[in-house]
Amino acid sequence: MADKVFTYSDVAEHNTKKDLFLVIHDKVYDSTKFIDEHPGGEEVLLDVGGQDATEAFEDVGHSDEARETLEQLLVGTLKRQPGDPAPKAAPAASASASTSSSGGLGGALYAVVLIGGLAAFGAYQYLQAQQAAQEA
Ligand code: HEM
Repeated sequence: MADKVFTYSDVAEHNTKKDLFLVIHDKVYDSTKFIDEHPGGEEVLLDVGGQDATEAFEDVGHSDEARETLEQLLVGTLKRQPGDPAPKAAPAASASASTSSSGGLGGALYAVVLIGGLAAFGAYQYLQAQQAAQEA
């Protein structure tokens, strides 16, 4: 059972509360029995029912225990076909893209704060100098 091969359209048919498949890292999980037990609620599972839930699952940072539960739900593997949605969260590409973009944003924010601080310091120095000149 666990080595059955599903296409994306096979999986897409299982998108209801009574029959719910999820794709995570190109493995197919029958989450129907688990839906009522999910600590994160049924809504989030239904949202990604019959679809690739890799990104949603990984974004939450599920525990090892959650991953073990997942193994018990395994029913097969996904066979991607031309035209299927691309794998979500392809580890190398998206991970490096997101780190570099957040790194870039962090760097820009840092620069703005630094330049703002320098400008404020410069203005303060200028005012002090002017005040000193007036007093003299
Ligand atoms: C069949 C796949 C899934 C399994 C077996 C699973 C299992 C679990 C488990 C055991 C927890 C408790 C915390 C932990 O151990 O990490 C949890 C929490 C959670 N899960 Fe999932 N999960 C699955 C899919 C998803 C998906 C697709 C989402 C989509 C967003 C999701 C969202 C959450 C959230 C938000 C929590 C946190 C709940 C809280 O702490 O209040 N889960 N899940």
